[in-house]
Amino acid sequence: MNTARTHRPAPTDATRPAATSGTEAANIAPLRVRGLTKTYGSGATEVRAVDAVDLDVRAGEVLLVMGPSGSGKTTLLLMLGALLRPTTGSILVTDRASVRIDIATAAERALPALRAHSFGFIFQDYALLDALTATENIAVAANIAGLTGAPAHARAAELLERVGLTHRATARPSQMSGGEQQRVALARALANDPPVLLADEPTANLDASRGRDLARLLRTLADEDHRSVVIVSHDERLREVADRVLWMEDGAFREVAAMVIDPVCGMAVEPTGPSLERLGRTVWFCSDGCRREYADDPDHFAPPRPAVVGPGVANIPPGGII
Ligand SMILES: Nc1ncnc2c1ncn2[C@@H]1O[C@H](COP(=O)(O)OP(=O)(O)OP(=O)(O)O)[C@@H](O)[C@H]1O
Repeated sequence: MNTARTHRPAPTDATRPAATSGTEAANIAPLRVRGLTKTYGSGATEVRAVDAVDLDVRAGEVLLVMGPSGSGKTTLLLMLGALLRPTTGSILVTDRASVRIDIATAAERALPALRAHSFGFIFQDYALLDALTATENIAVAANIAGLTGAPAHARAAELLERVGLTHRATARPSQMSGGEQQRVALARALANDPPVLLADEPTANLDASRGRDLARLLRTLADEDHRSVVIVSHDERLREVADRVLWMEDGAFREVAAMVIDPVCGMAVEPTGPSLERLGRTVWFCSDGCRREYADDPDHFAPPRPAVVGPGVANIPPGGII
């Protein structure tokens, strides 16, 4: 059971306001989260999935949230997108007109419009409608955002071109590869021109090169449109495109300065679990499975390293962030 924990990380740069640049509007964090908590169940079955999280998401940044299974990542993402009510805390959303609203306390009837205008969602299973073509899938999302008829189809065509799929406009999802489907899903998520894109394991079903393509596309959308992209994932490839990587564990962001990388699966782990000695050093693993895999063929893996920032990751403040 996941319950309230004693560990309380020091405030990190996760909550530091966006750097000053450009117009005042550009300085307003599109998402500002304070004291966000979600508790499922009650009494003996209570699970505190997200525990007093503070977070500012900056305009134009790609923020990657990683962490072990069950650490609260999806719960956090669902709350950020107004798909799940928090137990306590606030989620201030600033739209493109600089109007700010707390979705944690907004009236239920206000939430559909908020979702339709402020967020684009991408899921690992694409969630496309197979009865519809690629164009129609995107046009439907445009309809929900208030665009109908020819303008909705024009928007769909423009977005398909953006994700490099003009030639698949009339294909149905079942006629497309996983990578193509995910790009259609991304185009659909952009139909309402949202300031914030929320992605839950967007590359989980994609092979290495398609996963990398999608990651680069997400980076481009942040750079060119000044859109914020929040990704929850286990996928190490996404680090390459992230401005910040936050580590979530037991519902809270953790300090990871003392953590090390499991050389088999690439996860950041505390140096307290399974380990073995190699060449005079202790190598740590997330599980006995990874330890066994390493022990069978240690030369196959990179040498052990601390959980520091990887190449290509910029603007990483010290502490709490890997
Ligand atoms: N609807 C629910 N009812 C009760 N408990 C839930 C519910 N959804 C999630 N939980 C619990 O909340 C905790 C966080 O779950 P969550 O799915 O947010 O984690 P996660 O980090 O996204 O996991 P994964 O990486 O496996 O997707 C887990 O202990 C999970 O069992």
